[in-house]
Amino acid sequence: MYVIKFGGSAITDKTKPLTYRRGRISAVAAEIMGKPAALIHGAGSFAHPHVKAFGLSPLGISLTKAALRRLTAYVVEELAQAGVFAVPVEPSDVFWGRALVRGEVITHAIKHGMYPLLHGDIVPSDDGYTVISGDDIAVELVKLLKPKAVIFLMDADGIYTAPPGTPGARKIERLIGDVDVEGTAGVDVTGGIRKKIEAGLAIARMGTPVYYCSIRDRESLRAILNGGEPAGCTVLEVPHPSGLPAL
Ligand SMILES: Nc1ncnc2c1ncn2[C@@H]1O[C@H](COP(=O)(O)OP(=O)(O)OP(=O)(O)O)[C@@H](O)[C@H]1O
Ligand SMILES: C=C(C)CCOP(=O)(O)O
Repeated sequence: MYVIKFGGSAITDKTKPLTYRRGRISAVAAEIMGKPAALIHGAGSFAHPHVKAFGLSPLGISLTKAALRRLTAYVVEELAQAGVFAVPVEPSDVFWGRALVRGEVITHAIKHGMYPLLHGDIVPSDDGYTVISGDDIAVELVKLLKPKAVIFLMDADGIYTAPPGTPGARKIERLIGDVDVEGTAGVDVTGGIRKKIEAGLAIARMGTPVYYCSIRDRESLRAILNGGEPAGCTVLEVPHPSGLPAL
């Protein structure tokens, strides 16, 4: 079992609202076909700009969720055309705040040979409604499914010391514990790369390997899904209390 997130930076252009990058998912779907996995897609330019503009007002919630449904439909259709049959699970139906409260909807889909597909969303909570990132959803899926690994597919091919492309930015091949970096691919209301590192740390502390890869790096995805080590990704390790790496 694997948990794979198609990041919003990978499947949308986060600098332009409502811009789906068709073809990104179909280029890697063959690697996923036949492997048990729970899938997540990021919200990208189908929700971050909406939340930024309208907040969690009734209008904002309605418009954001409508746009997310459109993105989910694109993802499900693209996966199906490539032979990966996903069943959308709307997080607002199975989460209360950060907590997954109806995990059986997800395990049911897996038992029936389908790929549950969740996404960053606006979900009910004690305070009314709250935004939950697909990165946080990955943490909850690890608790539920105890996967072999979690793979964050992004536009960038790993975690960099500064936004990729900026002078002096260097790719971190192995991330041991935390690192002080910030950044995003465009409009983002859930914390960008910082949130992704924090979610990864929470996952790695549960003993599950975490990989940050480019969605264009099919070979690395294949290596991970076949139990090997990817050549092109950032691997996150959490230091063991003994001082030695845990992985
Ligand atoms: N230090 C950094 N290391 C790696 N990527 C960075 C860094 N700073 C900025 N980025 C950008 O952030 C993107 C990933 O973060 P982002 O928050 O957009 O994640 P995502 O999961 O792809 O999107 P979403 O949150 O919409 O699902 C990368 O693809 C890259 O363009
Ligand atoms: C902006 C909303 C509603 C969800 C964000 O989810 P993410 O793109 O996975 O961080």
